[in-house]
Amino acid sequence: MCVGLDPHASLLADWGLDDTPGGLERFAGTFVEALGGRVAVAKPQSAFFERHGSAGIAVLERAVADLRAAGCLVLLDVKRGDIGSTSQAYADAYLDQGSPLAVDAVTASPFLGTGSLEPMVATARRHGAGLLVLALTSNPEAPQVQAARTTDGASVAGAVLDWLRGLNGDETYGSFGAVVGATIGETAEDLAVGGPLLVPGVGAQGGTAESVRRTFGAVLPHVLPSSSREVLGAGPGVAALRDAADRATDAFRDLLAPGGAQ
Ligand SMILES: O=C(O)c1cc(=O)[nH]c(=O)n1[C@@H]1O[C@H](COP(=O)(O)O)[C@@H](O)[C@H]1O
Repeated sequence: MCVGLDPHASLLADWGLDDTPGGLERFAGTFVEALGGRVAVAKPQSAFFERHGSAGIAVLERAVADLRAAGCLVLLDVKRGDIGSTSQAYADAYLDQGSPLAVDAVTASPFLGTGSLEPMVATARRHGAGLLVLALTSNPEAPQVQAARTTDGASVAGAVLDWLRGLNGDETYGSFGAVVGATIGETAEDLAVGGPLLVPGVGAQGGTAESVRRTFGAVLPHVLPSSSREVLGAGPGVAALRDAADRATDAFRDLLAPGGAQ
């Protein structure tokens, strides 16, 4: 299970915290205490830290370091993507393990062309990091772009999935995964990319273990379900957060266990 660290202003208020860097720090600290080392992957959403300016980024830096020290893989949700030379700077910022904001993996946007992400791929390979690339996102507007056809007739999403398959080569669990929403319903796209499938949209956006089973079928062993508000809404108590994360994990345990796909 991946649990998102998404400190919405409304959640800060629900937890009795101010919408300030100080409130953010308390929120992140409670998340680390409750879930650090307890969930496989933690996914901080950068936007909720950026909205507090440099003080918010400092809180993010500390949370990332604390989560990694506690034994979680940290997937930073930044959805970056730009022309190649700028992609290299994003790679330096997040995937170079000497950077102050180094993480295990980031989300990346391929919509400037998959080739524009090559510097991020090369840096990830050099540092043993990973990329989770948007393919079929959970938002209702997504098909406008992702279902559009490329000049060779494939869908945009299909072209992204093909590119990822090529990057992973013969690996069963390669470092280059796709982001596919828990809410997309059935798809004709081939989701077997030889890497992880980050599946956000569980809980608050309506995705369930059953919807995930229907969408992913044979590739269920590659699914990493992700939930943010559904778990965070149980806070601020540490025990209640742990219970909520355990419940979310349990909902997927049978489905994703070896043989559970049948
Ligand atoms: O890349 C993502 O994580 C992502 C992709 C996507 O297709 N849909 C999606 O909701 N997300 C992120 O996943 C989180 C979902 O949060 P909840 O709806 O609260 O579980 C947010 O941080 C979104 O930015």
